Amino acid sequence: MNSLAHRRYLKMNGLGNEIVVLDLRGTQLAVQPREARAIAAAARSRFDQLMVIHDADRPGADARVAIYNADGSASAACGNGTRCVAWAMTHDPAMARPHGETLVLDTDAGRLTAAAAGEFAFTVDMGEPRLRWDEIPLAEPFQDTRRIELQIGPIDAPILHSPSAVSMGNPHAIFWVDDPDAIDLGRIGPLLENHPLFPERANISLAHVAAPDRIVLRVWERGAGLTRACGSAACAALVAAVRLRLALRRAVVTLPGGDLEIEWRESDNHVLMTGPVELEHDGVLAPELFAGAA
Ligand SMILES: N[C@@H](CCC[C@H](N)C(=O)O)C(=O)O
Repeated sequence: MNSLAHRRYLKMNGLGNEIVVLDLRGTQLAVQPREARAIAAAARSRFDQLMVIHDADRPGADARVAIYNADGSASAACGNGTRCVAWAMTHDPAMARPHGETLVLDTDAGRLTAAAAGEFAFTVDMGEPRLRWDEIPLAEPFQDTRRIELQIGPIDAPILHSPSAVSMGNPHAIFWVDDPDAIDLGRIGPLLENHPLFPERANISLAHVAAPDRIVLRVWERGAGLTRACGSAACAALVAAVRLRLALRRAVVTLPGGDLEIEWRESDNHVLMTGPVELEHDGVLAPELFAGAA
């Protein structure tokens, strides 16, 4: 039998970004990409991201978190999922453990911290944005990632062009548009996600700066497709807008699923994301899920 069978999970969401939280602390288990795909394919445990909590392996951390997209690929960052993990580690009767007021979580993007901002809301310190072309990464050495050369559509009337590029530990391209709803992101998203300019693929955002303190955003997520919200994309969009002098360092980012408050703090260059979480149900992973996992 698959070693993940019968393990309990939480089905949560962060602004409609569908998240499954699995706690593997106290075991040596790790999730394989095919297992992540099998969990995502089941209606009850459907997810955009699977957040797996492991025992901390570095001093000072409460846990290590591994992140998988619905297609089984790994991501180093997931803002909405990190808030869900923070809720689970502080409120779920089986997952909560005693710890300080601030949770310390190690991810492949580095050390993050999360603190309660209400019973069902958390602020996550998402760390520093990475802005150099080879950190994002891009396939070409752009000196200025505030606007990179990329366009789709006819040369003289492109549908989208000149995105900003930012990494929040994961790669983001942000296209500036008048109306994010006017563009067929479901059709264009997969083409851009897999564009040769992004050697590790990219999360693709359409952003409109409605006011210096409000950005409207839609996101096609790498490895998950159209989602109702993406926390790291909201952080990346605010950083990109500030770099272009379009927004203030603190703004509300409105996604189809709702609002996130984002601040790019001047004092330490860190990006803070505050938003809600919701618990939908808990369940156990049925052994049948993994029968054909390939
Ligand atoms: N939903 C997430 C981002 C998840 C990872 C992304 N799809 C990637 O592969 O980089 C968020 O809230 O940040």
